[in-house]
Amino acid sequence: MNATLSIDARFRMAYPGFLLDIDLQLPARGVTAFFGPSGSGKTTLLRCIAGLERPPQGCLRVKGETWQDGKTFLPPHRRPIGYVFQEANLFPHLDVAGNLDFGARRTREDARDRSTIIELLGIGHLLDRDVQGLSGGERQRVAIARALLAAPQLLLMDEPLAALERERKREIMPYLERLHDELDIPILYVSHAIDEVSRLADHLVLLEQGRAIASGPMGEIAARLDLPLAQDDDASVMIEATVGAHDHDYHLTRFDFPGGCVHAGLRELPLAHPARISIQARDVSIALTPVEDSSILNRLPAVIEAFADARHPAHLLVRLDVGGTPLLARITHRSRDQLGLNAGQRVWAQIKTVALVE
Ligand SMILES: Nc1ncnc2c1ncn2[C@@H]1O[C@H](COP(=O)(O)OP(=O)(O)OP(=O)(O)O)[C@@H](O)[C@H]1O
Repeated sequence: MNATLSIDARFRMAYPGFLLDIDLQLPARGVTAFFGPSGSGKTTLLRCIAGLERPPQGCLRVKGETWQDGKTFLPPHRRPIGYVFQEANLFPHLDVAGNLDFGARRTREDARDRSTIIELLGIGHLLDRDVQGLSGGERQRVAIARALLAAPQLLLMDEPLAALERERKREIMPYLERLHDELDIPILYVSHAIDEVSRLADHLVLLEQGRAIASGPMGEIAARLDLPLAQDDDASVMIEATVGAHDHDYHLTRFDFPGGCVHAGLRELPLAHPARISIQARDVSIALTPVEDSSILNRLPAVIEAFADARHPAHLLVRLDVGGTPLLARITHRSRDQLGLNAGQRVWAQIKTVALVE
C-alpha cells in the first residue's frame, strides 16, 4: 500500500494486566472497523490514534504525514480528527445550531459546506431545537455533524450506536451509510456488533487481547474459517455486487458479482448500482446436483475449498468458492458423510436468503 494512501499505526502500551501491541497498515479511505470482544483494546487503539494516549513506543503516519514517532508527537488538538463517542457530548446550554457552530468555530479554510453536512445528516429541521429534547439518534447525528464541521481528515467513531435502542439504531444506520458513500475522509469505527460492522465496514481489524489477529477487506475476513467470526451463529459473507436486472413480474432484483448472481426481493435501484449483499452460512446448503424441484431460487455452482468444525458438535462449516467469490455454508457432519463431501469437489450451493445490506 502506498504510504500516501494508508494509515500506518504501530503502538505498544501496557496497563496492568493488558498489553496493546499493534502494527497495522490500514487503507486511508472508506470505513475500517475495529471489532473484538470487550476489553480487547479497541478504544485504547482509537485513543492512541487520537493522541489521547501517548505510548512511548508509538508511530502513526496518516497519508504520509507523521503524527507520532520517536521525535514527533502531535497533541490531540492539533490532529485533524473528528471524534464521535458512544454518548453524544453536546453542550446542554446551546441549541443544535449553537452546538454545530462550536464545531465550525474550529474549522479551517477547507471546511466542508455547513449546509451539505446538515443535509447529509438530516438535521436541518432541528437547528433551533434545544438539545435536551432530542432523541438519542438525533443527538448522535448532531454530534457527527459537529465533528465533521471541524473539517477532519480522519473521523474516529467509538461505538456510536451502542447507547441507542434497537429502533433508534435502525433509524441512524442509513445516515452512517451515507457518510460512508459520500464522504471522502476515512472513518475508523469501533464496534462489537457484527451486524453494524458488516453493513458499514470495508476493512476489518479483528482485535483480541490487545493484538490484531486479522486485518483485511471485510469480505475476505468474514469468510475465513480460522477466525472466530465464522463461528458466530450469524456468520455470513459480504459480497460486493451490482444491480444486474429487475424482474417486475416476480418482484425480484438480480445482483451480479464476480463468479455468479443471486436474486432477492425487488429493490428500486438503478442498474449497475453497487450493492453489498450478505449471505448467512446457515442459509446455505449443499447439493451434488442442481436440484430443480426445490423452491430455492438461488443455486450456484461452487467448489469446496475447506472444512472447519463449528461451535456446535453437530455442525460443520464449509468454505465454498463460487468463481472467485467465497461463500460459507453451515451443514451437519451427517450431511457431509451422507453426501461424501470432500475438498476440491464440485457442488451446488443453494442459498435460502439473500439480504441486501446497502
Ligand atoms: N486508563 C486505564 N487504566 C487501566 N487500564 C485500562 C485503562 N483503559 C483501559 N484499560 C484496560 O485496557 C483493556 C482494554 O480496554 P479498552 O477499553 O481499550 O477495550 P475495548 O475493546 O474498547 O472494550 P469495550 O468494548 O468494553 O469498550 C481493558 O482490560 C481495560 O480494563
